[in-house]
Amino acid sequence: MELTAKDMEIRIGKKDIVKNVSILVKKQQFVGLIGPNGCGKSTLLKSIYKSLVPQKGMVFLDDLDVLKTSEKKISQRLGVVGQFNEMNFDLTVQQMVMLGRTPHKKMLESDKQEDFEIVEEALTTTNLLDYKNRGFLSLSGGEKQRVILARTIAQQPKFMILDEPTNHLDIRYQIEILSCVKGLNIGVLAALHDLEMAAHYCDYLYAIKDGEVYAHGTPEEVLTSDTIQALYQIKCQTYTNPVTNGLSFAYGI
Ligand SMILES: Nc1ncnc2c1ncn2[C@@H]1O[C@H](COP(=O)(O)OP(=O)(O)OP(=O)(O)O)[C@@H](O)[C@H]1O
Repeated sequence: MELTAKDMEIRIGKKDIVKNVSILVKKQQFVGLIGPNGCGKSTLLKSIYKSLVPQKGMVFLDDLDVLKTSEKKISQRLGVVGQFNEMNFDLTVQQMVMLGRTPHKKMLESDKQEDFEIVEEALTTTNLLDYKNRGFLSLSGGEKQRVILARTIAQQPKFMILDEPTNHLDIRYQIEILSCVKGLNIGVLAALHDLEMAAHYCDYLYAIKDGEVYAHGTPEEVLTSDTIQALYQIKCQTYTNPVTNGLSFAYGI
């Protein structure tokens, strides 16, 4: 699915948080949102996945007008991995991941064999099979993050939005999660802080500064020393990592 967010404007109180931002994610593209803390990435994502109503703007998933469509219909297509995933009641990991099947069920419909198979597969993909019967609340931050991803995978979305999905994760799981999301071969829009990960996994990037698109293009086009310096107010030199051959960065204040 293709995602188009056009002319998005979000004001909270008297502050303009997102100013006239347009984003396009083509079919099966992995698009990253980068930018400093507080620049408006989460706010923009929330307005795209309907957790926040924008003052202005349109959001389409292919021909579907997201802002005018019911939650249920949207969640049959769109999966979201948000930044904070705390909850107060304890479900097992399997029950949590089963919640991903809810948008595909009628009211009070029970779990079918197919649902259990899909959940099992999502647990396998996220390396969580051994945690199946553990209480969600007993898990570490990184394990919880993986459960939320498994729940989103079980939802079988055609498009995924992730807000800093690798928060809490050690390097191995950062790589595993991003590889796993990339391997789904669906359109993805993800806010990412790690620029090397963004360079490696993203097909296209939008750099946000003060609520506006400061630059957009391929990682090579966007992740230049000048842009990174302007975005984060730091010194930065880019280089090709001799081991990975990927884009790398040396930072300083
Ligand atoms: N409910 C709110 N009330 C007041 N200000 C808010 C609210 N939500 C967000 N903001 C402000 O909007 C700005 C953008 O926040 P947002 O969370 O979108 O940034 P971000 O780019 O995702 O940052 P981070 O990288 O730290 O997650 C911040 O200055 C934040 O304090």
